[in-house]
Amino acid sequence: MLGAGSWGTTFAKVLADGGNDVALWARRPELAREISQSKRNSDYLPGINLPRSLWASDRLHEVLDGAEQVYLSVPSQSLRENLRIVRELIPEDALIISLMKGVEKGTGARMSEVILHELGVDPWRVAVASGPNLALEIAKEQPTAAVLSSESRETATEVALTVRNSYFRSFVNTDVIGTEFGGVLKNLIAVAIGIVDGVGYGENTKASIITRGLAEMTDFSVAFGARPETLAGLAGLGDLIATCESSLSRNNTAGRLLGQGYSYSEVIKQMNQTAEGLSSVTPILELALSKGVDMPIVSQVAEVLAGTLAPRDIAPHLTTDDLPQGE
Ligand SMILES: NC(=O)C1=CN([C@@H]2O[C@H](COP(=O)(O)OP(=O)(O)OC[C@H]3O[C@@H](n4cnc5c(N)ncnc54)[C@H](OP(=O)(O)O)[C@@H]3O)[C@@H](O)[C@H]2O)C=CC1
Ligand SMILES: O=C(CO)COP(=O)(O)O
Repeated sequence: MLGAGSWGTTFAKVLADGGNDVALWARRPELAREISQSKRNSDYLPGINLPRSLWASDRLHEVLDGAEQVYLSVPSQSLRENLRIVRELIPEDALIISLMKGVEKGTGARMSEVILHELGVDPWRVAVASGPNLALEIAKEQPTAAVLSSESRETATEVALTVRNSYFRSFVNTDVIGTEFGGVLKNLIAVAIGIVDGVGYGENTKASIITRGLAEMTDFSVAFGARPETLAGLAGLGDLIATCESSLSRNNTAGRLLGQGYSYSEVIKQMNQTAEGLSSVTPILELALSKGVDMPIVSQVAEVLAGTLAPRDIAPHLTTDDLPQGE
C-alpha cells in the first residue's frame, strides 16, 4: 500500500484483517515507525488499533519487494510524480489498484489513465476501488460495501476476493470509467452540500442538490462512456449519500467552511487532510465543456471557490435557466 493517510491505512487494515500480508509505505519515517511499533496511526486514525501483522516503512523498495498487488492511495495530484519514482520498483506481474477519487489538473486524466500512461502496463493489470467508504467508519469495522472495477473481470474478481473480510464486502464490475467518475463527482456534489449546510439551508435544499447532483454525475459519466447503472450503484449514489450526509467527509467539511464565509485559501489552510473535490472542479468542468455536458451544480461550486458567487446565492442558481425536461 503506497500512502499511509486515512484511506491507505484503513484499506491496509481491511486487507490485513482479510488474512493478507500487507506492507504500508509512509513517506515520513516517524509515521512508519509508529505504525510498525505501536500499531497506531495517530495522525490520521486516532484511537484505532491496527492489525499486529501490518508493518510500514518509509523505504519504497522494502514495501514493494515481492508485491503481488500494489494499492495506490496518495493525493490524486501527486500520483504521477509518485509513479515516476516507483516505476522501476513495482514487480513485473503485480496488479495495480487505485483507491483515489480525483482527476488530474491540466490533463483531466482519471487515476487509472495516469497509471496506464506512467507504468505502460496492460489495462487488465489495473483495477480501481470505490464506494461509500468513509475511512474512520471502516477502521472501526462498521459493515461496508465497495466496488472493484477493472476492464478485466478476472482481475476485478481476483482483487475483490483479496479485499474482503467480515466487515468489508466487495462487488465487481467492468465499468472503470463510471466507477472512477462516480467517486470524483460525488466529491463535487458534497462540496455543494457543505456550502448550503454552512449557509444554513435545510433538508429540502440538500435533497434537491443530491438528486439533481446524481443526474449531473450520470450525464457527465455517460458522455464519457460509463454505464448509467454504475452511477445508480455503490460507486455513484452509494458514495454520494455517504459523503453528503457525513461530517467525516473532508469535501463536505470544506464546503461547509466556504458556506460559513471562509475564502478558498482560508479553507485550504484549515484542511489538514485531502479534499479531492477542490482540485477536481476545474478539470471536470473542462471535460464537461469538451463533451457539451451541462453541470450547473459543479459550475456554481467553481464560482463560490473563485469568490464570484456568494455561498447564500448558490441555491437559487442550482438549475439551468432552461425549462426542466425531467426530474
Ligand atoms: N479518507 C477516506 O475516507 C477516503 C479517501 N479516498 C481517497 O483516497 C485518496 C487518499 O486520501 P486520504 O488517505 O483520505 O488522504 P489523507 O489526507 O488522509 O492522506 C494523504 C496521504 O498521502 C500522503 N501524501 C501527501 N502528499 C503526498 C505527496 N505529494 N506524495 C506522496 N504522498 C503524499 C500523506 O503523507 P503525509 O502524512 O506525510 O502528509 C498521507 O499519507 C484520495 O484520493 C481520497 O479521495 C477514497 C475513499 C475513502
Ligand atoms: O470518498 C470518501 C467516502 O467514500 C471520503 O470522502 P471525503 O474525501 O470527502 O472524506
